[in-house]
Amino acid sequence: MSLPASAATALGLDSLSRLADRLPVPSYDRGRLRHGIAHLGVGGFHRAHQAMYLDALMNRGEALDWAVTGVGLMPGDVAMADAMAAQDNLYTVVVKHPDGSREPRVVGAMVDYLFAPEQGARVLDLLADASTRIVSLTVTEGGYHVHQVTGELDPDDIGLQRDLRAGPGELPVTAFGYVVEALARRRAAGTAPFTVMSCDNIQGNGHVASRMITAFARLRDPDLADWIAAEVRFPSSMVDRITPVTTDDDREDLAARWGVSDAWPVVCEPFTQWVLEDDFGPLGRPVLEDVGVQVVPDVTPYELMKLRLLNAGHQALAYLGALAGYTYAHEASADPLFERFLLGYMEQEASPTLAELPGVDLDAYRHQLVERFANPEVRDTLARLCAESSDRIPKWLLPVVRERLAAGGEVRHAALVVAAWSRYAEGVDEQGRPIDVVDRRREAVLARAQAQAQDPLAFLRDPDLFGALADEARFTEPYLEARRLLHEVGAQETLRRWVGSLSA
Ligand SMILES: NC(=O)c1ccc[n+]([C@@H]2O[C@H](COP(=O)([O-])OP(=O)(O)OC[C@H]3O[C@@H](n4cnc5c(N)ncnc54)[C@H](O)[C@@H]3O)[C@@H](O)[C@H]2O)c1
Ligand SMILES: O=P(O)(O)OC[C@@H](O)[C@@H](O)[C@H](O)[C@H](O)CO
Repeated sequence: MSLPASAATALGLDSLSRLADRLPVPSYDRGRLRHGIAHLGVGGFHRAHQAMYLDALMNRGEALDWAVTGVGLMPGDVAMADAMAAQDNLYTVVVKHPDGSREPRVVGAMVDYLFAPEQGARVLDLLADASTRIVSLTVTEGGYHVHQVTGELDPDDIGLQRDLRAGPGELPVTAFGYVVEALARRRAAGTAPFTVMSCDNIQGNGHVASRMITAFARLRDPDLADWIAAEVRFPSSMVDRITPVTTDDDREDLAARWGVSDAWPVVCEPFTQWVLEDDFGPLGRPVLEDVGVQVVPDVTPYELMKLRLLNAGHQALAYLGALAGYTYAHEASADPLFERFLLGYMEQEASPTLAELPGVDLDAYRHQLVERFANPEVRDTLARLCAESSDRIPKWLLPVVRERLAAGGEVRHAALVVAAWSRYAEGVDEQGRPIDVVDRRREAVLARAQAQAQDPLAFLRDPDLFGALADEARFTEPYLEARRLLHEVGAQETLRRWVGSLSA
């Protein structure tokens, strides 16, 4: 079937039975769903991952009282609010297989969506209500307000300062502001606390959420902080599914192939994994293991494996790939030079820092990652992977560098990755075209990248990002060599020489 987009059926409760002839739709009665989870930061990933697992449970007749209410905190989330309101919070997930086949499915696990900048009072009422048993988060790395150097709560964070100064009746602006105010109300009312479940790509995401939220609460009220520390559970999790930004092509493809008009479908790769720490509060959790979630006592080794291989691996592709003129992750991954470099980083530098995991074949995992990155259908952009590097490189790649240096190991791959970031941050590509550097520390990053013309180590001399790495000759030597080559011969040739010298 191929339809013009205008002939497609608008997604919504009224059209579900008609759409059922074309693609799987929820088999459960959505009228029976009951709110149980408030999710803050409903982007592509939550909808392709956590909500998809819950939908799978609901399709088995389970977890009907664990439906999600989405919450958008940022002004830009108004677009998601509008899209979800127009289609009864239903949306389509399209799994894209590397052979070009696609598996669409309508997901119905979200029952409501609240846009906090306009509906903040309702958000607080909901979070404070006993029906909210889990508050889950995908608010990006930046949403945890961690100071890059101290690793503690950033006391100068503007949003947090604003929430601390909020007068009676004023609504919070940050996720932490909402969570802590809601917990304060629950404590005052004698309502058991919800569990806070972080699903962001942060090492020890539950522990980080716990430390930061408790520290923020302490600035407000030390007794409340003590209560949170004692009563609230913060399970950590390793979450994995490559979910690119939805494009108009994705919307049109859905309309043309399946006749579904969806304002905001989500597309993703077939692979999905969720390893979750079994550390929930008195209000319980859905039986996620029934749909393939690995519920374990300690997720640390799984998280390290994923963040240091997959996410740092993405960084190894991103800047070099963008400088070499590629647009998509799969284009760079399909280039044999990039593949060798990626595998080299994973095998020689990241993997020696990882613990053995029973039942996990690291070599197979690495090769599977290369295959996943090379899926040509997913069309994940290098621009998505190049964004917010200040949050990503220090959290995923630099821990590998530090551990390798401490163990007397080589860090030449990682040095080239950081050199490529510093070259990318100069803001002009190899053809002289401007690069749009997306980073919440953009001004500082650009300034240091440009200062390298005078001081070749200027980029590394940002202690907030790199600590004392500029004083570590075993890192700076390959870094400077990589920078010189990137300028003299460009990314592709640098990579060719690097890969050659590494295997020589
Ligand atoms: N996309 C993926 O492949 C993927 C895979 C695994 C994990 N994740 C995790 O999920 C996060 C979100 O990814 P996504 O693809 O859904 O992104 P997205 O851009 O589609 O959505 C991000 C959501 O987070 C909100 N947000 C951003 N900064 C915030 C802040 N400071 N406070 C509160 N809300 C904030 C946005 O408003 C939006 O609702 C990632 O940062 C990562 O930690 C993503
Ligand atoms: O989403 P971020 O910013 O944490 O990281 C960018 C990508 O590396 C990431 O989204 C991966 O695609 C994802 O972690 C795969 O599970």
